[in-house]
Amino acid sequence: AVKLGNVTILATGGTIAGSGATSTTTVGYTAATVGVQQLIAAVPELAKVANVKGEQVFQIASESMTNEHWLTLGKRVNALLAQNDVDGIVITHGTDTMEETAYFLNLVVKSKKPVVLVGAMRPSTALSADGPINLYNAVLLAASQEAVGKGVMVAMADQIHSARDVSKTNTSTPDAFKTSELGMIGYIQGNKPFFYRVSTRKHTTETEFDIANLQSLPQVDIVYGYANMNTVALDAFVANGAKGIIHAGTGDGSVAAKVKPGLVAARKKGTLIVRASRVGQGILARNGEANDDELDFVVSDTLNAQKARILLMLALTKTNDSKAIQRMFYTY
Ligand SMILES: NC(=O)C[C@H](N)C(=O)O
Repeated sequence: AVKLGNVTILATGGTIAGSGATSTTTVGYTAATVGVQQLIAAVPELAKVANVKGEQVFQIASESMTNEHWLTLGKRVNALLAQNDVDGIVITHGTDTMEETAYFLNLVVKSKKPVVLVGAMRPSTALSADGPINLYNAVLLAASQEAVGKGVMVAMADQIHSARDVSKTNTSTPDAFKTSELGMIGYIQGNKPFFYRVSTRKHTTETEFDIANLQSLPQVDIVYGYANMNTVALDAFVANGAKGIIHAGTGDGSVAAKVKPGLVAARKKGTLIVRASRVGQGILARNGEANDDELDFVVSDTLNAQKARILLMLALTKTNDSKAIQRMFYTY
């Protein structure tokens, strides 16, 4: 008989644990109502691919995820993976901020063992609920040798995505998760993972970040760019004590003439400024739409604004030096 791996499922809530009034309720349902033991019981097939244990870490919709939740989750993941009797971890999670939690863990997990985030676009009570098959795939992936050393992954709709590059790209369809241009890293088919590529960026055991002694993360906020942009949000975030601002600019991170003086003033006062883009694909060119060398701004490379926020928070736990932080944006 094949020896099965030991996988711990850390449940945090989301639609995968959601329930609706009827079997055709796919919007207007309640997230985070079903407990982890019930999620496991709904998929008896899990026992064929791993020895599964469940732990309820939170029970929330993922739009309410906070930095504090991330620190708690990251510490729990590291503690479990340090145990010899844990081979991999699956985190059930709401899909709205799944890409953020995945990228945070990709930067702070201190193990090569697989960590897989999974969710559902349809509540557990729906016709063709996607939660059970997604959970099954995530558990078999977390128990597999092939997944070791691949960094934190997202398993949705029979696809494997790397945490750094995946995004939720649809409000409601089951195929919402995509790694649009850089490409997903594999498939799960016929009870097996198949990998085709990996990211060249450093992750997990290769990063310089350590959350073991952190109780909080620095305040970093996102300012969204648009025509006729108002300066009020930026000014309010800075007045509120933001240590960093992600400017999710138009196009290649361009900054409206009206907004630029506020960013420059904030930087002079010590706030780190990262130029990112609202576009969703492509490299944010350094010294392109702004003279970053002269203004002492950082660029996000290919990270979207919500992921740039996570890297900047962790970077600020190590340094305030913009050059060192720019290096991190080209490394992770
Ligand atoms: N599909 C979902 O999981 C959406 C839900 N609002 C959540 O992120 O928790």
